[in-house]
Amino acid sequence: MKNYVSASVLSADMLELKKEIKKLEISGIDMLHFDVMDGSFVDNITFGLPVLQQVRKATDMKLDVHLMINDPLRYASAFADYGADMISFHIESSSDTLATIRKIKEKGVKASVALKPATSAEEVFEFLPYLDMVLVMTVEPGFGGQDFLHGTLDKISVLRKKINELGLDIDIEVDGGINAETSVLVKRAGANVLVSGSYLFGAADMAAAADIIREDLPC
Ligand SMILES: O=C(CO)[C@H](O)[C@H](O)COP(=O)(O)O
Ligand SMILES: [Fe+2]
Repeated sequence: MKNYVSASVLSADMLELKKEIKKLEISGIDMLHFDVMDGSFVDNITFGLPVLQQVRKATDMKLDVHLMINDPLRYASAFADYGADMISFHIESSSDTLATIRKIKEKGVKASVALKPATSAEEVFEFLPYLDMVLVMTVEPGFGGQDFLHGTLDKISVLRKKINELGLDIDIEVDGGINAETSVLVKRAGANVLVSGSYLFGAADMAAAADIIREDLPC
């Protein structure tokens, strides 16, 4: 499977967001990861629909929206209308997971279910035939710059095995604490979409840092 890097703008300079987006483009980043937090599902508040609308106008990059909010069914269509190319929502806060997936897909947007570190892979099995991607959180959602949780690696392997058994073509995205070292571990376990915030934005050479985490594993 092809690997992709999705840059989390949570680590960007918000007052220079347009310049930061240009830097992502020039650095050959595959997707822009947009973390929406509501101060209720997680203990942090970030940005929402009006900012997404501006970002949509500023770039043709794929916009990878990660909803860390309560009641995703209520807001999923709006995030699709405001320019998301793919939307991940948390199974832990979803009242009707299949209905939320359908709302996203009927807008022509890719649908993904996100799992907190304590949520097992099995929770998402019944939804796999309807999904384009599964997002495995490799830190507790809420903040950038946290340390990778190694206990999430088994979950990635279990999910990739199940996806292969079912003969499906589903990306596994990982989010939190991804860097040169942890990217090797998650790719080995079966992930192929790697979100990175602090590592990419903290790198002296963003393009080189992205190449490192995107790189295929030696056979
Ligand atoms: O969803 C998130 C936090 O809830 C962020 O996408 C994630 O933390 C990325 O930041 P970093 O690479 O610095 O860990
Ligand atoms: Fe995220």
